Amino acid sequence: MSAQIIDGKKISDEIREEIRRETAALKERGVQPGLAVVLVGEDPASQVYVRNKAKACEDLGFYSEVHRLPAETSQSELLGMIDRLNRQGNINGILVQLPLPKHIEEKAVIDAISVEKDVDGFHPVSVGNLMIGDDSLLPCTPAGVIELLKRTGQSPSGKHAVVIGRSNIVGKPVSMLLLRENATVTMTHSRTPDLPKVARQADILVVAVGVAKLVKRDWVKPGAVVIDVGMNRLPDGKLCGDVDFGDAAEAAGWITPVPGGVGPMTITMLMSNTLKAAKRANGIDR
Ligand SMILES: Nc1nc2c(c(=O)[nH]1)N[C@@H](CN(C=O)c1ccc(C(=O)N[C@@H](CCC(=O)O)C(=O)O)cc1)CN2
Repeated sequence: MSAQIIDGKKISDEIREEIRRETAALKERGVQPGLAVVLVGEDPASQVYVRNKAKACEDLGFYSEVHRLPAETSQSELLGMIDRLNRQGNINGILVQLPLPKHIEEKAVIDAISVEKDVDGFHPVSVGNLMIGDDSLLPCTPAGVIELLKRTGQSPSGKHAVVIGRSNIVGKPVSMLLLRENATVTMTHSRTPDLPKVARQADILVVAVGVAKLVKRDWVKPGAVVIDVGMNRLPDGKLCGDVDFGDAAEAAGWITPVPGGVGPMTITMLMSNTLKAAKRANGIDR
């Protein structure tokens, strides 16, 4: 293997230390960031993520509330809870853990969260702000990808970035963020002809398609930065990304592992957004 590994856990720990320090200073001014996390149902992976979010809040000195609702909760009950949290003064960020049970319309729930408290960056106004370059709360995983690049000294500016995948949660927003960082961006998807050939043109290759080990060594330009946003559970229970790590690392200059790459950044960027929302709510600039 020739590639250098981008250690998402280490970078995430560094950012958390910065947030911890800033939170302590904020508390001396009487401001404590507050996050509400809402979980509907008993999805085992979601339960772990929600627990980790509450732990991160405790560790950084945030106030937090976790609302665990039964799977049968109706959409109007959930919207009622969001309405209460929107009006709650000690809550700066509201996160509804996804996926939601099938009988609840995800869009209606996201739309109901007040934009100022939209720490997931999924609200249509936050998405619009991202498009026009306004300073809104950014979606956590895409923001984490940009932080990983910057903090490893791999600035996107002037580079050709190829994004594989066009989801609303990762592919589209990460493309906009790379563009904002002055990369030339190519967005690709399942109907792109000769995907390996397009991927091979990338200085920065971001993969978020949900297909285990799709990207092989011959998809990667020698020396390129490969960012794997995929998280796939194999039949043996192990996690793997959308990139065949061992193979692609033979060609890449830098590469993120799964686990331990982009994943740890998601919750850290959520904490960063909550801190930012708390400062804004209290008229404190970053
Ligand atoms: N409202 C939201 N729901 C969901 C989001 C989100 O950003 N907002 N993202 C995912 C789940 N998620 C956070 O909620 C999340 C996923 C993965 C990780 C992570 O740290 N992954 C580790 C591996 C963890 C493991 O071993 O299972 C890694 O990749 O190293 C954190 C958060 C869907 N829902």
